[in-house]
Amino acid sequence: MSDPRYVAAIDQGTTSSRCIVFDGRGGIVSLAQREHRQIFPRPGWVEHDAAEIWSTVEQVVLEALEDAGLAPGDLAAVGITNQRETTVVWDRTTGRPVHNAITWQDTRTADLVSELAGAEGPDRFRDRCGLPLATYFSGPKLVWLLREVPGLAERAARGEVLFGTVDSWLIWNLTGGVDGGVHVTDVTNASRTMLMDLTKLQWDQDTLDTMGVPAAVLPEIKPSSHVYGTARGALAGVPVAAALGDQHAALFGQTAFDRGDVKSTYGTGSFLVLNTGDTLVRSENGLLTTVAYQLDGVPATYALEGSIAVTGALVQWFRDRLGLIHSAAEIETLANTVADSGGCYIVPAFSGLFAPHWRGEARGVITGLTGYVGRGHLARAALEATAWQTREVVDAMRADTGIALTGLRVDGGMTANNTLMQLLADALAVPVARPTVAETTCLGAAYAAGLAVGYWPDLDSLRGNWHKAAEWTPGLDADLRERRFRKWRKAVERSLDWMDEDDLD
Ligand SMILES: Nc1ncnc2c1ncn2[C@@H]1O[C@H](COP(=O)(O)OP(=O)(O)O)[C@@H](O)[C@H]1O
Ligand SMILES: O=P(O)(O)OC[C@H](O)CO
Repeated sequence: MSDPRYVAAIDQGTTSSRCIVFDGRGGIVSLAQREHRQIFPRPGWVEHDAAEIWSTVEQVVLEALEDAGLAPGDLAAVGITNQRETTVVWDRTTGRPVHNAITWQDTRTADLVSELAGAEGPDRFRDRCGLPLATYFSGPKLVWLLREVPGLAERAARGEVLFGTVDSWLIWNLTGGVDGGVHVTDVTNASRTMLMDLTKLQWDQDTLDTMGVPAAVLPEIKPSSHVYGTARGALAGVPVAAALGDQHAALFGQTAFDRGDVKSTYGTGSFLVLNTGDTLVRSENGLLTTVAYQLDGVPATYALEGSIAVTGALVQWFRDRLGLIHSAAEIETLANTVADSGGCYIVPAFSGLFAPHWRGEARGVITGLTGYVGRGHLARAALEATAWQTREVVDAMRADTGIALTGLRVDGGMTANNTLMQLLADALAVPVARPTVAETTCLGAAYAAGLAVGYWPDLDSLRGNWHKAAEWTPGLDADLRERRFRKWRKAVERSLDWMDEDDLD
């Protein structure tokens, strides 16, 4: 048989699962995608069915291979990338999840994180794990399950159930499930649990003890580019050779390998990640310290991240909850019926506010309403919300590192929206560039998998694959930009302190 000619990546995102097959130059050979359900059992709760997620992954893998007329033997490796923090606990004997997955957007752990913060406050664990206490992270979600699902804590202590973020769940299933599945995670996903020591890259026993998490449920932490095992089923025989959280994979796919490189991904939420090399930068301005990636056998590369909870999700809300548009793309047409937002600002604090505020009690507001404001203004305000939230994070990055942005590499589903890209360039006052392969998340996972098996020799062999497809240059008058940004910050003030004792029920 000839050498395998391709590498595959599976991207299990918040709204859909994708499988993409790439060639040696990072070009897309085939792509399959399937959406899965968003389950909203109560205000602030957002769940996924992990079994449905696995089933969509199995389907897209088959479809991607079939579309390209490929067999598993044509693949040198498969890499996994995933929505992060979303928490799955499953029975190791039956392979069935014990509860719906609690997603990263879910706010049910609000009281729990306050309890854990105690007198020391939300930065109690930050020195160890790089993160503030917030509903976002997976460790407290696991603690919630251990406390709330009857009998689970006892079963966990006996080692009968397994915890994992979506990478672990997929790798376990891909490598055989109940029949010898490998229970691992990678350093990037582990760095979002609050349970890992960022320096040692191992579970932190003190934190486990404080939170009441038995080590028996945890996966083994491995590098991001590493052969974890061999796939069974549709990918039989293919090395499972990478796992990275999707934002880390996007950084990798953008070939942002050097200290100071930055990318921003626009999907359900938006995530700006700055490569800080081998330096752990401790943020004083509301950013997260995280692992960028770790190649096999070498020390980790670190990053600073500004996580924004709601950007594309606001567009979905316009479509699915308000019915103001029929497709996500239609928000651009609607926004372009007007020249500006008519003084209206939308702060989409559906899950509280993430970076740089970390205010779990905030809730969404629409401000500046007058009788003049119509659907077009609301659509424009929704897109501007993404631009202004990015601006807040960029300002925080400059305050933390002294690095002033000179340009921004973007990717993700929302970057199809040219109006948004222009608003972004205007809000940041720097050029915004989109690469030819906008599927950088999958591409990054494919790169990491290919590197692990020697399909690509080194990072330098990947840099030449990045090509600019489009660029937007800033055009907004500086005074107008700053006036609008001040107004945005005033709108943010209006969203704070919303949840209080009157919401107890
Ligand atoms: N043309 C568009 N304009 C604005 N938002 C869009 C557009 N196309 C997709 N989106 C938004 O982008 C998100 C999907 O992007 P994707 O990168 O697939 O997200 P995820 O990885 O979070 O599932 C959805 O929230 C959707 O509302
Ligand atoms: O699946 P996405 O693209 O919405 O990304 C989700 C993030 O990983 C959450 O931290």
